Amino acid sequence: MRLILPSPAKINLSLWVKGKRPDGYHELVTVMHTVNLFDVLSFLPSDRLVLSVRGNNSLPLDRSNLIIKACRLFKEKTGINPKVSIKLTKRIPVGAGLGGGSSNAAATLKGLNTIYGNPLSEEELHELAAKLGSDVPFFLKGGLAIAYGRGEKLKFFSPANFEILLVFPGFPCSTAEVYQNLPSIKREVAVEDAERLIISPLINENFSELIDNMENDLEKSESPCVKEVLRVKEKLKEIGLKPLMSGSGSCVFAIIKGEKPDTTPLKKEGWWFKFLSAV
Ligand SMILES: C[C@@](CO)(OP(=O)(O)O)[C@H](O)COP(=O)(O)OP(=O)(O)OC[C@H]1O[C@@H](n2ccc(N)nc2=O)[C@H](O)[C@@H]1O
Ligand SMILES: Nc1ncnc2c1ncn2[C@@H]1O[C@H](COP(=O)(O)OP(=O)(O)O)[C@@H](O)[C@H]1O
Repeated sequence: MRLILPSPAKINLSLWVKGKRPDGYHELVTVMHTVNLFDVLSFLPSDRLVLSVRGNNSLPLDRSNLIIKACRLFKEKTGINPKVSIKLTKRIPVGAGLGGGSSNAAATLKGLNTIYGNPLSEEELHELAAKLGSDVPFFLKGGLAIAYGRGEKLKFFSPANFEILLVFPGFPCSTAEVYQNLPSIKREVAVEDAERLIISPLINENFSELIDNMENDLEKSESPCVKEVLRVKEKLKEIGLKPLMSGSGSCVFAIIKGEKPDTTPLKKEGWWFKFLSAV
């Protein structure tokens, strides 16, 4: 029997860095929302584990692919050797701060658990997801959440309604490199602050207040990639938007209030862009 699962992208409505942890990760508070830009994973029974990808010919198909990593973790935990052919239709730009790989990993854990009769509890799925990456646990449920710790601790809220313009400038940013080039930042931000500054205006659709409160400390990274992303931000400001880098980049997005802006300057730059909705 074939199982087909959507694998959504996310944006970070804000990301604050509290400091560097002994384990080398950064302590952070961030607000994430999934948007209607999806990869699709299909699972078919097979005599062995096979991964194929459409829509992107540069993704690794070996154990460095987060889908394969998820399969290996599932096998280690359950003893079940996944005999499935997984077809990934890739639409989410890679290395774009949209969590595409993390989303695929979460969809794979959910897909395998469904196929093999739910051997793993929600807690066990979360435990495996947290090993695959800091924002993989969020994608087990998606929607709207405040993530904290290194990003694996979550407080979920009812999904909100808003539109964004998302711009991918055509180059990826490495999450590790962006963090490695981050100056020392010690923001005093707690989950409660994220609720007051972001969740509350979002739920009440006070978009002007929301936009004024949004910030992403990773924009302070000395990474050459982020310097390029800041140029993209300036171009969006020129068309009257108040943009923000998503996660570790390279995508930039802006909340759209009312009428859509003129996107001609973006076309002239040759950038990929889409008007999307929160899901
Ligand atoms: C499952 C893994 C790790 O065991 O595979 P392998 O090691 O087998 O390849 C994956 O790579 C999973 O690696 P991980 O590095 O945790 O992925 P992410 O959570 O996405 O973070 C990427 C990098 O960004 C930085 N990072 C990320 C989150 C955070 N709160 N602080 C950080 O400093 C770290 O340098 C981290 O290494
Ligand atoms: N299934 C996958 N989809 C996307 N990226 C993947 C996948 N498996 C491994 N990767 C690797 O994960 C890294 C980050 O991917 P992605 O999640 O798209 O970026 P970001 O973390 O910026 O949102 C890339 O180096 C990519 O090669």
